[in-house]
Amino acid sequence: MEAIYLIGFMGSGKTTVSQELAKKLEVAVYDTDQEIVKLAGKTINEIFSIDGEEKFRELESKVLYSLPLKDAVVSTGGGIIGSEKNRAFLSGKMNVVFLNAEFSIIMERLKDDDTRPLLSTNNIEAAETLYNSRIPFYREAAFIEIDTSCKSVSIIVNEIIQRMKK
Ligand SMILES: Nc1ncnc2c1ncn2[C@@H]1O[C@H](COP(=O)(O)OP(=O)(O)O)[C@@H](O)[C@H]1O
Ligand SMILES: O=C(O)C1=C[C@@H](OP(=O)(O)O)[C@@H](O)[C@H](O)C1
Repeated sequence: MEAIYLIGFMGSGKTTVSQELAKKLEVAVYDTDQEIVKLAGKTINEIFSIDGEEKFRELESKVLYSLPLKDAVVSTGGGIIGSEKNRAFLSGKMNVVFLNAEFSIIMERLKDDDTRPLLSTNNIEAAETLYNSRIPFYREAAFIEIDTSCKSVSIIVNEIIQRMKK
């Protein structure tokens, strides 16, 4: 099976859905953020604050291209579509799924989360601008788009499986 890539904004459910989807498909699951942490030996927050976002993006692309192309579900960081090279890598693939959730629902899901340096919940306007600026890029790279706003993880997993069969 070609690897399945989950893309979408922070809090759209990529990590959560990837784990259940991989279990159902009986394949491996990878999370680019977790692979970056392993590679760098630092947390995402530490990479951003010590090395800067540019270094983070270099590590992100390196990890993306290093992961298996088959029999895997890959949960990607929300900014992975920011680089043209990453978009080109993903756009050529059939199994790229854009998990889209309404901005207000994302902010509710992440209201107590401090692991995302780019999402300062005390600057909602900046976060929404970033969200809106990225939607076209997610759509450019994705083969399937699924709204995760008001659905359970299992419903989303089943919808991905059904949509990929078509
Ligand atoms: N379908 C869903 N419905 C409700 N909450 C969800 C759903 N998917 C994810 N969440 C919750 O939203 C938060 C962010 O989910 P996560 O999988 O980390 O998103 P991402 O990897 O896209 O940043 C977590 O607290 C998670 O439990
Ligand atoms: O949107 C982004 O630029 C980022 C999203 C994060 O991943 P999640 O989408 O899993 O939160 C993580 O890669 C980093 O904080 C940058």
